Amino acid sequence: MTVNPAHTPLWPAPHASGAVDATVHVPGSKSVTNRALVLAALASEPGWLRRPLRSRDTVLMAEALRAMGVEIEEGVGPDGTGEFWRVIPAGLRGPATVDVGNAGTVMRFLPPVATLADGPVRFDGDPRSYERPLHGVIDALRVLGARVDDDGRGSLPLTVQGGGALEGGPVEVDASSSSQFVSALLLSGPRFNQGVEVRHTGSALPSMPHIRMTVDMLRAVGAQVDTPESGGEPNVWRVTPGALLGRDLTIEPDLSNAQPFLAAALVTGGKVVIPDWPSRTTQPGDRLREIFTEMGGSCELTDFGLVFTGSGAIHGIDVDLGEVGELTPGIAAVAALADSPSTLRNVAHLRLHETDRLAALTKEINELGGDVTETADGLHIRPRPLHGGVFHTYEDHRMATAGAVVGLAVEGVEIENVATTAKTLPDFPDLWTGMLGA
Ligand SMILES: O=C(O)C1=C[C@@H](OP(=O)(O)O)[C@@H](O)[C@H](O)C1
Ligand SMILES: C=C(OP(=O)(O)O)C(=O)O
Repeated sequence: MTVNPAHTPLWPAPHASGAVDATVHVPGSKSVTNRALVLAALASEPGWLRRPLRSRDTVLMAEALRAMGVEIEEGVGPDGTGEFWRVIPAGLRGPATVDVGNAGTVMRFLPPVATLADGPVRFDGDPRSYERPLHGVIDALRVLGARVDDDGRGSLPLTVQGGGALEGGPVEVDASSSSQFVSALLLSGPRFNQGVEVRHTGSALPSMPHIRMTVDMLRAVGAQVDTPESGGEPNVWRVTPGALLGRDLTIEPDLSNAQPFLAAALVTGGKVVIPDWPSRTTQPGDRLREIFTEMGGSCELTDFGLVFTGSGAIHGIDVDLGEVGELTPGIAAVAALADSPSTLRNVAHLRLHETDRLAALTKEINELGGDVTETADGLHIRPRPLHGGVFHTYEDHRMATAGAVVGLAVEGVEIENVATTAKTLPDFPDLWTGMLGA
């Protein structure tokens, strides 16, 4: 958790003068877009992504696939259909170089893809990417027949010596530090000679909705996947080898990126409408309907989207966020403004996200006068009157949006490096001021 002086311009977080009342069109889901790109690249025919997220993480994914020989055309569809990416798969090539930035989805989903390239693929990224866990993917690929050259630490930078194919088969992985280890192996699994059988062996597996998203999206392109939920063994996922279909997929809005806007309705006692909120989804952000209702709001899911209304009251919450860890910063921000304490549990793995999110949230809220303590697996937040000051973001998009939520209720909050929101939501400052009618 270091502050990069190159990224310290301060953005005065707008203070809400009254209840917000806005409709916010939230761009596409990062997690869906990056899975869709990988699956389209591995398919045996071209596919389309409509309304993809265009942000640092997804552009890095697209660039990496292009570096391995996949053609990705970008354009704008007929009225109302928005931008599209057309993905034309090709035999995967090496040598290639991939910049993962600090995108968990790129650093974990692509090494298995690179085993199918016909030469070496070098992976590197931001300094923080060297600290994020990757050993589960590296060790598993070696067991499945790949050659991966790293510095022995089980992390980036590394080179996958693509051999044009991978044997695949059964493998054990401790994915307790990131569900993305499991998703990564499953996504490329249909293209391995024997498919893949992933057995999670560690303590609790976080972010299960993201694994369900992987399974759903694999099935939607024709893969056969057996899961614990479909009658298989607990903690075992099996993907049968086979060709993948090209799809025409419209990407859902990113419900985790909808979080700060919903929080704005909660914090100001206002109303925010998010068009196109899906009626059925694997995105963890869907849990916000329940969590933010318990914290004082109410919501209605209509054919148009989600209508979320704050009551003026903000209540604390005691909640297990293990399945939906990426929602923690936004919930912590609201909890710091609540009328009673909160306990956020089962998110120890957030210490290895974009930054150590538990330490960062504790430090930044406390520096504004808050009373947050880190527990072994989460945060305990006792609301206190807050004051203005600089909210550091540690190159973490969700720290920046969390700081903006606090700033709605507390005058004089300045967000350091709000541009870091470009990881998943480049339009954030404009969407935010637009919501406030500025
Ligand atoms: O697969 C995905 O798209 C994601 C899985 C989760 O990762 P972890 O299981 O590492 O928390 C989540 O936090 C991340 O934002 C996106
Ligand atoms: C943890 C996150 O991202 P990543 O995909 O880089 O793991 C996140 O977006 O909150």
